[in-house]
Amino acid sequence: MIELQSVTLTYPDGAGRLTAVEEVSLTVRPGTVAALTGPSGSGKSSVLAMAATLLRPDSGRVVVGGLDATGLRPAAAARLRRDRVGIVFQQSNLLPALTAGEQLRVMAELGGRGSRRSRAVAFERSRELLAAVGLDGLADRRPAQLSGGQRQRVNIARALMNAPRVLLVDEPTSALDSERGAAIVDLLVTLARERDVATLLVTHDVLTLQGQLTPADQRLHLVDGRLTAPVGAAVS
Ligand SMILES: Nc1ncnc2c1ncn2[C@@H]1O[C@H](COP(=O)(O)OP(=O)(O)OP(=O)(O)O)[C@@H](O)[C@H]1O
Repeated sequence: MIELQSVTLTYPDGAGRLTAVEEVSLTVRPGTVAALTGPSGSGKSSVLAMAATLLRPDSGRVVVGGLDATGLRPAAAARLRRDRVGIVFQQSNLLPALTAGEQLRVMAELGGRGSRRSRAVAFERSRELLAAVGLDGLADRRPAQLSGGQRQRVNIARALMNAPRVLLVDEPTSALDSERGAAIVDLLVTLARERDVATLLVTHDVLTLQGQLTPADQRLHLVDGRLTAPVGAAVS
């Protein structure tokens, strides 16, 4: 579960401060998706960065999997991200030299040198995850040998490698056409449910969400840093 409790975030702006996010509260429960929409500059990425503990709010609290992350020192926040949070960025930031399978296995080794046994477990898990995102048989491809949609699927599988409680996704469909974008949103909703992950999904594309969220999921809308009721908020 991820909770933002009345978080406010400001950035330096000339002599003053610009309020990018103002008293936003949200809760995403395990196995559900909260889709966060809003116009450009409304504060979506800032909300995600606070949820990821990459930015600290000026006020309010960020609780990740029951742990208050608000005041953590950088090293502790990095550990929390490694163990509990999966992040999918807007641009696919895969390493060009690594195969799809290796991109995932690198994540398992971030915590230190793995034993032969743990490497075997990571290998199995990478294969299972690549299959779960629809890339069965493509584990040995490098990013240049994959389509944009396939690269985004590798990103999602990689973010799930350490079995996070929380998945944070920034504009996963921006580089894709609407059909491929809708397939990625479908995949995220399915993975959230099957793996019991609390998923916060930022998108400016309301259309790709239609018909894909379930009654357990939420639609949230930001305007000028504040949450407002989205048009047609009820998911049915
Ligand atoms: N590092 C920064 N320094 C100063 N102002 C910033 C910084 N990052 C974002 N802002 C401002 O904070 C506000 C919210 O930005 P944010 O990137 O969170 O919006 P967004 O909804 O994600 O936008 P987009 O859809 O265009 O990515 C904007 O007014 C933006 O100009």
